[in-house]
Amino acid sequence: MIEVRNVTKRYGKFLANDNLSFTVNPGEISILAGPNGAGKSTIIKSIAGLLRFEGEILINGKRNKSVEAKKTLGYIPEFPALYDMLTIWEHMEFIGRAYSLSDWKERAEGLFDRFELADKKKKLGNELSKGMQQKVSICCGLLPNPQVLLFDEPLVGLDPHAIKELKALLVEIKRQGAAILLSTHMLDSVSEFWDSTNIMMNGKFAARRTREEVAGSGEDLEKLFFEITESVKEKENKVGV
Ligand SMILES: Nc1ncnc2c1ncn2[C@@H]1O[C@H](COP(=O)(O)OP(=O)(O)OP(=O)(O)O)[C@@H](O)[C@H]1O
Repeated sequence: MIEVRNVTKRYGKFLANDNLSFTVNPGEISILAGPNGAGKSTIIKSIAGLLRFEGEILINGKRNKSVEAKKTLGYIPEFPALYDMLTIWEHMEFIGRAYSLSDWKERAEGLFDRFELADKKKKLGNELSKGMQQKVSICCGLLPNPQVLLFDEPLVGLDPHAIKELKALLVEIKRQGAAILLSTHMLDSVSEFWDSTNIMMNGKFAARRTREEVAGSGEDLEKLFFEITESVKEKENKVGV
């Protein structure tokens, strides 16, 4: 479970996240949508424990920067950052040992098969294409089977097979009870499995919908995105922001 309470993040004087509060429950896939620069990566990085912020973030009831929280948290960043001197199989071994996983080899083999990386085990990260690096980054995040998962734009750059596998994996992980927060611009790609969506604008939430609300009103996520973002922009133009 992710609990974000009154989180504000400034870069210098610039307000990137403005008093955000929200929860992602076990078994929920929550989407963060919003235009470029809205503040999606910033809140994800804050939850991952990579930024200083005002407010409080709890992971399964523990402060997000505590070791207990970090043990249950998986973070797949927007841009893959692999270790230059490790092969991609050594990345799996490193994480397996760091998390003291007894079954890391079987899990890593399974993930590599699903993401078509099995014949690349001996390659170094910088010998791989951007999409392949993204797949390794996803495998790194998923290997410890975390109860809380943060995905920053995970679908960008993946080929159709990898997108299909990742979507299937997300649903499997959700069914196992994980809380998943995923930022994306590809709203049609998440339409089958999202549970809640927050639309961000200028560091704030401009709208929040659950799947039930959207189904009941006949709204569609993409249409809603344009309605919300265009109306906020219109208001800003009127007041000359
Ligand atoms: N390290 C930083 N220093 C200063 N400003 C930053 C920094 N990182 C992000 N920002 C600013 O904070 C705002 C929010 O950025 P963020 O990366 O969170 O947006 P985003 O919604 O993830 O955008 P995108 O959809 O383009 O990935 C932007 O205006 C960005 O320029």
